[in-house]
Amino acid sequence: MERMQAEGEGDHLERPSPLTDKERVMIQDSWAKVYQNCEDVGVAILVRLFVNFPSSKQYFSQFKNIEDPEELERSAQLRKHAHRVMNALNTLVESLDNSDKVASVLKVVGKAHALRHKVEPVYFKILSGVILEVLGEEFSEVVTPEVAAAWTKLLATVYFGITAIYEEVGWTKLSTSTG
Ligand code: HEM
Repeated sequence: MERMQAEGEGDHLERPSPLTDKERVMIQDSWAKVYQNCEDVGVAILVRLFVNFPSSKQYFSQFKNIEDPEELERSAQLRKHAHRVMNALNTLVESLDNSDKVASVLKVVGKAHALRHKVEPVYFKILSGVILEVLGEEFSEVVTPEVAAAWTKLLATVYFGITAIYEEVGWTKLSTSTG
């Protein structure tokens, strides 16, 4: 079975330090390149998530039993979710200097996934890792180690914000913190 907790240990949910101005600029500059290929990149990220972590498909009625990557890639439900993820990321990147806006996006996304879709929060962490991996591979000329570090920080902030919302709405199965 797939391993979901790459680090092995439970989560230590510390709020990452705020992004510096330099980190914000690095994220926004690199995102501009990524977002030009929004659709392809979004689909590549989600296909990789579902191929490498098949249990993450359980929440998607239309492709939970599909294994073939090419068939996954054609799924309308997958493509729609890819679009939504990329759009939300775009809003976050555009709003890095507006913490209220960032908080409100995370609240909407966190609530929908906790209450409506009942997605285990660990999948947000797994998705963050996949995003970093795909950006690093497909945009290696812009995603230097320094840029990757800035993205790591942003995605950790997103994950922290999402788990805070999960706690706020009373999510009890914080599956990563057992043991
Ligand atoms: C940054 C991460 C993510 C963002 C921004 C995001 C965004 C969205 C948005 C905007 C929607 C539609 C809103 C709604 O239903 O109220 C949605 C639906 C959904 N999301 Fe996510 N999502 C993310 C991660 C995930 C993850 C990790 C999973 C599960 C592995 C997931 C599973 C779902 C499911 C099952 C739906 C409903 C799909 C449907 O009805 O066709 N999402 N997501």
